[in-house]
Parts: sequence; structure tokens; C-alpha cells
Amino acid sequence: MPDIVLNIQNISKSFGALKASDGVSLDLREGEIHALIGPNGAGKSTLISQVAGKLKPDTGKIDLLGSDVTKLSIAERAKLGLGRTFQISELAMDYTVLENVMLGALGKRGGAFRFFMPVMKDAELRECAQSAIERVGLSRHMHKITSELSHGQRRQLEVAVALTLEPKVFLMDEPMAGMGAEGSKMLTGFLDDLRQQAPILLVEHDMDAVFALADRISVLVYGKVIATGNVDFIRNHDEVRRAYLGEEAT
Ligand SMILES: Nc1ncnc2c1ncn2[C@@H]1O[C@H](COP(=O)(O)OP(=O)(O)OP(=O)(O)O)[C@@H](O)[C@H]1O
Repeated sequence: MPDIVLNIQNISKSFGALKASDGVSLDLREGEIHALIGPNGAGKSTLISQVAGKLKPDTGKIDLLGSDVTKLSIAERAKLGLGRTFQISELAMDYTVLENVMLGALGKRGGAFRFFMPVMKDAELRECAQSAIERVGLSRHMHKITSELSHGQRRQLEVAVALTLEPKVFLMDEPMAGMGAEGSKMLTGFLDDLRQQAPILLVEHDMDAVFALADRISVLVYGKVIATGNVDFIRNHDEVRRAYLGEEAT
């Protein structure tokens, strides 16, 4: 039996009459990338927000590394080992790459953002930040102001910030969005390695990346999981082809 690190059990979430999550169950296992795909509005971001703690499910349960986290805050989940990168960037655009990552590393200690300069002189934080920046391939841009980075580099930076928390599980919402071919290729290679450190629940529209990376794929349509399986299973699944993949799977 594989080690299940994240177990989503029968989650439902409504916005008025709309069921954005409708009895969703899926799990994430040690060492894997589990991709969540589906048409626009299918409920992928809503599900990810519930796992992250941004939204509370109406019903159902979420276990993270054996603990019930359904009622825990974003910060409490992060402390247990949940790392995340989102569609909407949470980077401080006027700060440098190093400063952004150091602020992320500060979060690992549960420290509040009080005095900026003393934080920047903290050797241990600096080392932790520099090593995360090296891992994502941004060393050359360490002292660049974040607003001057390309879109792809900002996504790399978001991953570096998340890495400082040494997450045991990663949530990623469309990391490839807005990236050029070169950037997507680089990030695909990076995520391929990253799964060994922490399994990834990945929401992604870029099907080349999903088919290249995913160990398993779950397909969400109108808030329900209609299929879960490996790449071949999903590519050849009649209902999935009708509902989402269409000609892309051929
Ligand atoms: N805060 C909200 N209030 C009301 N409706 C919402 C809210 N958030 C999402 N929805 C609705 O819930 C449904 C699912 O949205 P969600 O953003 O989760 O889909 P998605 O699969 O992530 O879409 P996309 O691929 O376009 O990002 C949509 O119909 C959306 O309009």
C-alpha cells in the first residue's frame, strides 16, 4: 500500500446554488505528481483552496500526513508541511529575489515581519534562501528587483519561496500559466525532480506538461471527479475525451 500523504474525502463546497465541489475524493501519495485537470469552471481552484485552507468545505474531510486539517488555518497547514504556489502571485514586487525568499524563510520560523533590516542580516535565513534560489536556477538574478523578472522567472521565484518551508507536500495551481516554451520546459524538468522531495498536487491546463509529468491524473467536471488513473488510462477514457480532452488526446 503506497504512503498516502494527502487524503481528500468526500469534499463538497457550494456557492449559492452552484456546487463547485461535489463529493470529491482523491489522494496524493509519496513520490508522485497527481495532476488535476478539467474544463474552465470545473472546480479545480476551489478544491485547491480548500486543501490550502483558504476556503472551508461545507462537508467532507482532509487529512494531511495523518492529521485531520479540515478546520486548520493556512498557517497551521503550512507548519505541518503544506507548501503551495498559486495562480495569483503573492510576491512583493518592489523587493529583490533574495528579499522575497528570505521573507518566505522567515515564515518557517513562525516569525512575524517586524524589522526588515535585522532579518536581512540573519546568516541562517540568508543561507536557506540562497540555497532555494540556486535550486530553482535563479542565482544570477538574486539581487534583481522582482518586478524586473520575466513571468517565468517569477514562477521560479514562487517555487523558491515555497521551498524554504521545506514542504512535505506541494500544491501548485497552474505553475506553467503564461510561460513560454522554454520556461515550461525548464519548469517541467524541475518539477520532475521535485516530486522526490515532496509529492505534488498539480492543477495545470498545459496538457503537454501534464502528460509528461503526472503519475496519476484526476479529471474534474462540474465539481465531480469523473476519472482517476495514469496517463494512458485518462487519454483513452471515453467520458474524459468527450468532456475535456477532445482531439488533444489523439
Ligand atoms: N468565491 C466564489 N463565489 C461564487 N462562485 C465562485 C467562487 N469561486 C468560484 N466560483 C464558481 O465556482 C465554479 C468553479 O470555479 P473554479 O475557479 O474552482 O474552477 P476552475 O476549474 O479552477 O476554473 P479555471 O480552470 O477557469 O481556473 C465556477 O463556476 C466559478 O464561477
